[in-house]
Parts: sequence; C-alpha cells; structure tokens
Amino acid sequence: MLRFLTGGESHGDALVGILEGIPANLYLEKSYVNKELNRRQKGYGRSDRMAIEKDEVIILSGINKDYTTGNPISIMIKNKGKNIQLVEITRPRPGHADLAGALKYNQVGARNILERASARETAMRVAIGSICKIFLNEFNISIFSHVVQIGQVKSNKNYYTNLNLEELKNVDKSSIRVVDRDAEKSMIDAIYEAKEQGDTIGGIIEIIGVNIPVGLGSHVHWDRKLDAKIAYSMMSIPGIKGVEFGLGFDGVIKLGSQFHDSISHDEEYYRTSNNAGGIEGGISNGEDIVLRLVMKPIPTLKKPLQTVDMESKEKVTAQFERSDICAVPSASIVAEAMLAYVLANEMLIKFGGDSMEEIKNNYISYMNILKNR
Ligand SMILES: Cc1cc2nc3c(=O)[nH]c(=O)nc-3n(C[C@H](O)[C@H](O)[C@H](O)COP(=O)(O)O)c2cc1C
Ligand SMILES: C=C(O[C@@H]1CC(C(=O)O)=C[C@@H](OP(=O)(O)O)[C@H]1O)C(=O)O
Repeated sequence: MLRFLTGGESHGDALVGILEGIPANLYLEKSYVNKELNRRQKGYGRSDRMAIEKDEVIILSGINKDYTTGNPISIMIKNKGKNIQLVEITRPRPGHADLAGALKYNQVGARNILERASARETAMRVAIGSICKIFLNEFNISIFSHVVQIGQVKSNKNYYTNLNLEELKNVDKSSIRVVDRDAEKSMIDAIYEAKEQGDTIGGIIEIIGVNIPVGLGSHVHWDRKLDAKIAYSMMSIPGIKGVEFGLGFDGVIKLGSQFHDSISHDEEYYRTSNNAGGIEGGISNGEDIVLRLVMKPIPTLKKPLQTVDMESKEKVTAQFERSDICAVPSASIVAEAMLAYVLANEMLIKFGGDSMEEIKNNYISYMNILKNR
C-alpha cells in the first residue's frame, strides 16, 4: 500500500514529501517529475508568484542510480518566493481557511493558518503524483485532464463521457484531447474580465484515466469503494467543491434505460457508452475513469468582501495580498496527481509486490485469468 505526507509552508524554505510503498526497481525519470511541476505552474490567471517559482524536485532518498529501491522516497521543492513580508492577517478572507483556522488553533490572526492552507502544498502533491504516474505507465495506464468550463463559459465540445466509444474502440484514447479553441479564447477573456473587476473566477475540470484494469476497488465495504476513494482525494484539493463521475448530475434527466451502459463481448467485455465513468459498485469496470470537479472562485479578492477585524471586532473589508485570479488549469494537474496516487495505491492493493517484477507477474497472471472469462 502507498501513503504520503507533505510538510512545508507557502513562504517557508521548502516543501517536503515522503512517498512510501513504491516497489523497488522502477525507473524514475526526474525530468518527467519536473515537467509535471511545470505544467501545474501554467495557465491564465496565476499570480506573479508563478513567475518567481521554477519548481524543481530534489530527491533525498529512495532512489539509487535512477531506480527506486523500495525505501521511502523523500523529496524536496525549494521555495523561491518566500521573501515577502509576512504580515499578520487579522481581517480574515471569506472563503479561505483564515477565520475558522485562527479560532481552532487559537491564533491572533490567520498567518500561520494560510501558510499551510495555501495551495502551494499542491506542488508537492504533483511531484508525488508524477511518481505514481510513472508507476502506472508500466501498466499502460495514463491520466489526462482538461478545463471544460470557466465561469459561465462552457466548452461547446462534448464532454469526454459523450464520445462515441464504438468509433474509438481501436484508438489510443490517451491521445484524445477535447479542446475547444473558441471556448478557450472566451475562457481566457472571462479570466481577464474578472481581473479587471478586482474579482476572481472558478470553473469545471474533467479528469480521465485510461487503460484501467477491471477490478480496482471493491463493493464489499464503504471504505474500499474506488469512487469513494477518488472523491475523497479530489475533495482534499483546495477550492474543490464538488465531484461527479461519468454523466454525473446530468444523469438526472435520463431514465434507467438511457443511463446505464449495455454490456457487450468481443474477446473481452466492453460497453458502448460510459455514463458510469468507469466505476460500478465501487469497482473499476474496465472502461475509462471519467470524473469532473467544480472549483470555487479564488477567495482573495482585490475588491474585498466584508469581514470583521479580529482585534477590534469592527466591520472592515478583508485583507488582500498577492493572489491568483483563477487557478482552475493548475487544479486540473493537481487532480491528475491525486487520481494517479489513488490508482497506484489500488494497483498495489490488488496486485501486491515489493519489486516491479513481482507486481508485474501478479498483474499478468490476473489479466490471463480475465482473458478466459
Ligand atoms: C493551484 C491553486 C492555487 C490557488 N491559489 C489561490 C490564491 O492565489 N489565492 C487564494 O485566495 N486562494 C487560492 N487557491 C484556493 C485556496 O487555496 C482555497 O480556496 C482555500 O484553501 C480554501 O479551500 P477550501 O474551502 O476548498 O478548503 C488556490 C487553489 C489551488 C488549487
Ligand atoms: C504558491 C502557489 O499558489 C499560491 C496559493 C495561494 C493560496 O492561498 O492557496 C496563494 C498564492 O500565494 P502567494 O500569495 O505567495 O502568491 C498562490 O500563489 C503555488 O501554486 O505554487
């Protein structure tokens, strides 16, 4: 089984992470981890902080001559943007952890709270998730994502869920990108419009996992269900307020006969549609895992909302400091990382093994059993 911990504050010296449970003998390409870190830093609407940071991973343990050893993998990302004046935050920002955190931890203000509640921590999650992606790649599993809505601007292209699976049966689905260039332009405009108004904006992202074997997760207990585990991991991303799988909330207008995915067989079982989003009864059914997340608008506002000064108790406006306008594209890379972590963990639960050779043997023998079903 996998587990990870992160440490570090937004404006501290560095972020650190420990990932435990990755089997021995996995080739770990450090440049891939750095590429993923770079993807998270992109996107319209990020603050000047992203121009300061050049996130790069320093591997401290668990790797020998580019291969994992089975030891805990310890990593570090240094913070370049730590040199801002860390003033106390006594005018808490609605929507951030400021007030609830300061009260819970008995702080005079929210500085110590926001330093950790900040999504700076998600850089480490992406580093850890990218190691999980490298592991999943050994089983041909890949994960990608795209932005499908910013504010009121929706992509006119169908969601991945609505692609014609029969037509795509022999296509490498990891190469499919549901990018709508017209919508993309309007999305960028919406971000800049929010910025002009001293405001912020949220959105919806879609995350897809392909080449998933049947049988990850389990129906037998609530905390073994794959969709439950994925939802938990997604809801832990700062700003994420909802998750839906497959057709999700749009499924409400369908009747059962229109919603459920008929079962066919051609050498193996498959579906002609994927409204379930690849998971039934808490178990992966072999179709692509498809989920969507809604991210709320960023809480720090240049045109701030009303709040209460924690010292004087007077009605004031919330404190402002350097902040993103929109971080939806970055959140989608974080979501890919969290999905990679959950799926890598499930692969280890299902197939076990302390070395890559052992887990691959277990995987191949299970896939052979499935071939005869
Ligand atoms: C990549 C990323 C960047 C973010 N940048 C900011 C930011 O610059 N300013 C801000 O107020 N919130 C930002 N957020 C959102 C806050 O971290 C989030 O709203 C806060 O932690 C409370 O989230 P919760 O209520 O969902 O737990 C960002 C979130 C993500 C995922
Ligand atoms: C540092 C990152 O995001 C930060 C997340 C964040 C927040 O409140 O969540 C606030 C901002 O911090 P700062 O005030 O230093 O600009 C973002 O830049 C990052 O994504 O690496």
